[in-house]
Amino acid sequence: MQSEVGPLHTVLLHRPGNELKRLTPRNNDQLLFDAIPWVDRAQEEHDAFAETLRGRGVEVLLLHELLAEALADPRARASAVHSGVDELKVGGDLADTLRSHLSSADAETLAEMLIAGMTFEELPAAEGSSLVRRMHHPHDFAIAPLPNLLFTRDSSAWVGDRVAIAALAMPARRRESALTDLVYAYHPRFSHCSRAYGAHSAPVEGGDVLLLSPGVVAIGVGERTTPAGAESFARSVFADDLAHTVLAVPITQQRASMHLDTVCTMVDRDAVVMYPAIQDSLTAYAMRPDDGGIRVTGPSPFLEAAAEAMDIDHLRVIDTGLDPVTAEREQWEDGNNTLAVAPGVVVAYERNAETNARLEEAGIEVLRISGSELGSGRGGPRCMSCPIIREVL
Ligand SMILES: NC(=O)NCCC[C@H](N)C(=O)O
Repeated sequence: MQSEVGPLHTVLLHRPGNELKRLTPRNNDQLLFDAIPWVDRAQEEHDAFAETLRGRGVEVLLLHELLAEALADPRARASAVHSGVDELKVGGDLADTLRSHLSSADAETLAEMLIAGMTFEELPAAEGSSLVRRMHHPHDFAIAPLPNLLFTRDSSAWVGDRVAIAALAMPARRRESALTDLVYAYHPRFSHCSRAYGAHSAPVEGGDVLLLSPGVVAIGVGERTTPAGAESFARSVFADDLAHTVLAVPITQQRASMHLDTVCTMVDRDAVVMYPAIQDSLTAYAMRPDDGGIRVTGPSPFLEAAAEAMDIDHLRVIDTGLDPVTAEREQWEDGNNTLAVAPGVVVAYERNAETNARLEEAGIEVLRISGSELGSGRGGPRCMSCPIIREVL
């Protein structure tokens, strides 16, 4: 994987399931959703997203299926059971019961429990008298659900032929990495893939990682990815000879711009769509390998630093020319979060009518999907997809 726009061959998605049914007005903030999605409709929207990709010749892998298949391996089961039980939360006795309950489940049920979570009232009946169980509300989670697994972009990212498992910053998402890690470690399909950058390093999230061109990676540094995360990521890709330049791009530490891909995505070999409000202020620190270490230059304007590293005259920004209010509304609804299936062909939420119209005026083909329910988790087509193989440009 060397770019954001090479013809997309294989992508990892997660069809949302029962984990979304766990969202309530009491927990949605903590679980990083802005509303309570209508689950059946969210699934229909996701199915249509997957069909749009298949219609363009993309092989769609579904995380739940891969996880259940990987769990056929006893080592994967052991690791899954370990990652699913938080002893500090449920206490030693209940942790033992929970582990044996998970261990006795078949692979499909285990995958479901790890993704959808488990409330105290769903625990095996034998633990009825435990203090932890008695003092928790029956609807509290003994295993927290993972509604953000929908956003497969964030827990892993491919650079070249290597996959980086992300260390996710938000507590509600930390367990996602363990499941993704397990799929790559034990699913036969990935038995030959090698790792770049481990999940135990400083936080980097896939939504912050943009492969601008072969050898050039941009990493957003903000609410999720830390400067230390960007630096270790750079060290790892330099060591593996996967990049010659990594641009660390400061982004505002707020929910509207939680990842770099919420404000900027690539739509063609040399073009991005970008939230107009940041276009002139976005900067980048350039990191390059230097005598076994890393040389840092900048900050300089992002578009200039990117063009220089990509060795092109300039990185085009599609001129959306939107008024500030429309631009802010459409940025919030992931108008800039497009997924390219080929150079100049992107998947986008239909609701961002103005941004999409400007993209088309600029010659970009826009494949529209509906996302009224999917979008309640605050992520668009790029966030909901982890490309695994793209053709080399
Ligand atoms: N790359 C992305 O921007 N992913 C969207 C993640 C949304 C999720 N609800 C989160 O807050 O982490």
